[in-house]
Amino acid sequence: MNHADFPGTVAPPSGDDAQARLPSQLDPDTFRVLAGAGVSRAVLPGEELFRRGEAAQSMFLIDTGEVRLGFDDGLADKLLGPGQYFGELAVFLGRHQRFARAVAETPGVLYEVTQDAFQAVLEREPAVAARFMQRSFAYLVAGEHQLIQSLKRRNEDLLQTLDTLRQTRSELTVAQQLVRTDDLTGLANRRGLYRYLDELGRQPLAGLRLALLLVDIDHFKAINDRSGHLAGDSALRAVADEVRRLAGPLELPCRLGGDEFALVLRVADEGALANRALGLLAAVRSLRLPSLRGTRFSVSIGGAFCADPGGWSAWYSQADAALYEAKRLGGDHWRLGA
Ligand SMILES: Nc1nc2c(ncn2[C@@H]2O[C@H](COP(=O)(O)OP(=O)(O)OP(=O)(O)O)[C@@H](O)[C@H]2O)c(=O)[nH]1
Repeated sequence: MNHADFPGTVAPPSGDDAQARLPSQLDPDTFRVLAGAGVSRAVLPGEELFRRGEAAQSMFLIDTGEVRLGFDDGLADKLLGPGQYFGELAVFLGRHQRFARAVAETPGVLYEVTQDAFQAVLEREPAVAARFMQRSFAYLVAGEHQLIQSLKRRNEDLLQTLDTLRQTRSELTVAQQLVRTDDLTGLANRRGLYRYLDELGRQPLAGLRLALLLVDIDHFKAINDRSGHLAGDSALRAVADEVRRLAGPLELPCRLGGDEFALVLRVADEGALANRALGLLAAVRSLRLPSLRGTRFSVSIGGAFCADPGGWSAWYSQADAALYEAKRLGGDHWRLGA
């Protein structure tokens, strides 16, 4: 928008703004000369002087009363009073489209000055016309500058809001991850597991079978009692690392709680499942942790194939029964549930 057409129609000038330093009324001399070139017109409240988009042909000086300029593009209305003028681009540029709607707010008297009439002033009183043009152009520059500043500010505000939104979104993602992750090991926790199980149906199995391994550290209480809770934690982390290593891209390693881990796998058959379980038993068996002064420890594993209609609790109890069997054999064993 071009605000020169409506002096002072941008947001109220602030600080040392050039527009703010200009008096909002014309000096009496300029007013008298310009009014003398115009046609006097009495207006009533609500009377429309021009509307937005209309071809402009003249400018207006306000002798008495008030005129409201309304903009549709988010700018506040502007109320102009005696001694002020508006629509002057019409006399500088000739025909152009009005940028605002002008409506009389109160009864009053205006002077309407056409481009021809202004040309006559220019010839008759060049000093007055030049002063008026200078003032109007100063408004133009200051107004546009102010508009650019306020758009810049609005842009910055928008960028800041966007930034905050982005940050909130990433904080939310982090929070969601934290909620689904076990603090000690970084594996998924039960919530993460349930989320994974919810999404399982959407992932094709590509001819593989879904299976569950439940992994439990043997005599873990004794490890805690013998070497301390921190050493127990390091054993949990070491087993978690092995469980994580065993998991493929679409498989879920998780810690269910205490010293119990679960691994949802995709395998071709029973032989493949046995290989994975035996691999994990061997990996844990070969761990030597400084915090346990190099003493060995082991895990037991119960496995189950996840029958389609079963669901988590059915798979779990089948694998848990097999785990119980493996423990009964003295630990460091794996058993597949029937
Ligand atoms: N260090 C440590 N210990 C934990 C944590 N969570 C649970 N525990 C301990 O883990 C132990 C689990 O022991 P149990 O499940 O009873 O059995 P266990 O000693 O492993 O015996 P079996 O499973 O029969 O071989 C308990 O003593 C718990 O206090 C943890 O985050 N860190």
